[in-house]
Amino acid sequence: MQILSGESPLSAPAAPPARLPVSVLTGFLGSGKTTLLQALLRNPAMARTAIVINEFGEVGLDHLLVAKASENMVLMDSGCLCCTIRGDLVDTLRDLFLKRVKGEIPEFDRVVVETTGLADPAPIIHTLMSDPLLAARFRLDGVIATVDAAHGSLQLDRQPESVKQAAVADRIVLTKTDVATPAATAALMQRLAAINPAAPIIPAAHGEVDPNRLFDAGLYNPETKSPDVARWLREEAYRDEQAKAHGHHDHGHHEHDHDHGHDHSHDHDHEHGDHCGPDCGHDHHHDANRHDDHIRAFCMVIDRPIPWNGFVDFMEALIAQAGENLLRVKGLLNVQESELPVVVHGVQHMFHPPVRLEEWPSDDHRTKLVFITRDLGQPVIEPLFNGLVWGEGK
Ligand SMILES: Nc1nc2c(ncn2[C@@H]2O[C@H](COP(=O)(O)OP(=O)(O)OP(=O)(O)O)[C@@H](O)[C@H]2O)c(=O)[nH]1
Repeated sequence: MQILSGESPLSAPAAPPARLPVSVLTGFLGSGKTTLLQALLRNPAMARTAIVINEFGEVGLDHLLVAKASENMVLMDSGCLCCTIRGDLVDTLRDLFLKRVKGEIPEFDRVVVETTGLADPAPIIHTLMSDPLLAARFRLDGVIATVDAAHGSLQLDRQPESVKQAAVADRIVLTKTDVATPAATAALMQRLAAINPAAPIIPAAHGEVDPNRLFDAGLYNPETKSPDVARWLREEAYRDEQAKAHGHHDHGHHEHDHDHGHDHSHDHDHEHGDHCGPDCGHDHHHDANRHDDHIRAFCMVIDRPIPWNGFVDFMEALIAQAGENLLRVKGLLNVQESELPVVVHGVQHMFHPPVRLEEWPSDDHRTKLVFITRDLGQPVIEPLFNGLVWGEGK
């Protein structure tokens, strides 16, 4: 983990919020990304937005629609954005930035990158985080995923990409609610909340959504220009979802890092269809191959300040062992070396540089780490944390 190691949170300045926000718009094939984008671009609040799309798939249609809506559009001219042309994304964003500086295109203060329906959003996030020039000029604002209210359930059943898109999202737009039954919409919302407890789920018909509900999903509140950790981390959503999965019994076991041996989070490493315990939290009335059963979303709360180097060791070990399955990690850390809190944020193998905040967001000074993972539960992660951070079990 090249980014976290060697960086002490004591020397890391708070990241300036001045960089241009980039939102990644993802969602399964035909789930309504273009329709959403079209509707958004009709909104005057979106006038200063550059759109990056690619020509993969429904080429002419996407091109035509976006070209009509935005002058400062850059069309990617080859292949799939995520897998084969990340370099193009770097070039495209650099080019956009340069043209903006030179006055060759209208000023813009936001970028939306639309992915193809089968795309994995993680490589795009990586591109934004890892290219030094891009990282200096752009920042990830958030991932917006469209999920089709009418067909989303089937897609989640059958398409692991659609589960991953929903799992890594900061905002989920439930599209086509005009054609889905209220019962199907409600069931899908429940299912999405279990996959990704912290992402607000916004129902929409024909892409009509208030842009304020989709953008500015990052750490910085654009109005106050200061970090808004509670809004960004939403750790309480994970705990609510965990409580729900346990039949509303709050054992308090996620509150204490010392509470091992008391495992209620039930890491289902078995194939689905194996015998679960009576209180396993699984919904047993579903298709046997649901991909979302591989997704875990949980929060660890740690009472005492943690040694920064121990935390780095832990994250490095976790990434080395299972980085691909760490879909999203966010944390507010109380580290021994600093009175001030440190924010960390990672997607799979990549971590943002840690950010030291100038003050605690509330009186609660406990460390909070939220995880969205695939086939990697709290019973695996917690002992690794305790071993590498506290030296337990050595
Ligand atoms: N009734 C209804 N139809 C919708 C809605 N959103 C999208 N559609 C229709 O669904 C189809 C696919 O929508 P698109 O916006 O092209 O979806 P997309 O995700 O961009 O599709 P790809 O780029 O092919 O992955 C189109 O025929 C849209 O008109 C909606 O809210 N309600």
